[in-house]
Amino acid sequence: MSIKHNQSLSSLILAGGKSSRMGEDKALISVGGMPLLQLVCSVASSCTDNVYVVTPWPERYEQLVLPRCQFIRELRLSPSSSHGPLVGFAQGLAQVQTDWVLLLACDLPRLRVEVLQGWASELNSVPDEAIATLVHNTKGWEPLCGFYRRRCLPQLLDFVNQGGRSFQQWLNQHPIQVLSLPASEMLFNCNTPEDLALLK
Ligand SMILES: Nc1nc2c(ncn2[C@@H]2O[C@H](COP(=O)(O)OP(=O)(O)OP(=O)(O)O)[C@@H](O)[C@H]2O)c(=O)[nH]1
Ligand SMILES: [Mg+2]
Repeated sequence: MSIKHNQSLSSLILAGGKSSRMGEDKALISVGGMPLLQLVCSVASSCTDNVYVVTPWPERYEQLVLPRCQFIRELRLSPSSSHGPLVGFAQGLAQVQTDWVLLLACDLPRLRVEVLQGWASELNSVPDEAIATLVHNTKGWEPLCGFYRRRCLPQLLDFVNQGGRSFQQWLNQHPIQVLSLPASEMLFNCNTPEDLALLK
C-alpha cells in the first residue's frame, strides 16, 4: 500500500467522552477484533505523520497498539467533569504545529482512508478565509470528521472562554468550506449498543 502523508497536516482524535449512551468506554469497544480507538488511530496514521489522541485518561489506553500516536493529556477542573468535545479540541489544537488538523471522533468505525486522503489532497485549494472544511448534512456541520486551520485557535479560545460549548454555534460564526461525502456510511457514528449491533 502506498502511504500518502500530508506534511502540513496532523490528526487529533478525541477520546474523552462520557460514553453514557453506550454504557462503557466506546474507545475500548472491539469492532472487527480491534478496539475502536486503535482503528481510528490506524486510519489517521495512514493520512498524517503526526497523530494525537486528546484524552483526560491516557493511562486507560496505554495497552492499545497505537504506533506513531502520542497522547495529549486534557486538563479538567475536576476528574469527573466533562466539558465536551469543543474544549477537548481547543486543548489539542493548542499543541499542534501544522497548518491543518484532521479532527476525528473515536467512535467512527467506518472511516475510509482513501476518502480522507482525497480530502487532504485538496486542502491547498480551500479559500483563505475558511477556518475549516467539513461535511454539511441536514442537521448542520459534521464537526468530528473534518479539517481545521490551526490559525482558528484564537477565535476558538475566545468562544470557549465566553462559555461556548457548541461546535455548531461556533462554526456558524465563521466561513467554512463544504466537503463532499462520497459515501454517507463513512460517518456512521457508534453511540449505543444498538449501533454496535448494526456493525456485527
Ligand atoms: N477529549 C475529549 N473528547 C470528548 C469529550 N466529550 C466528547 N468527546 C469525544 O467526542 C466524540 C463524540 O462524542 P459523543 O459521541 O457525542 O459523546 P460521548 O460523550 O462520547 O458519549 P455520550 O455520553 O453517549 O454522549 C467522541 O470521540 C468522544 O470521545 C471531552 O470532553 N474531551
Ligand atoms: Mg458520537
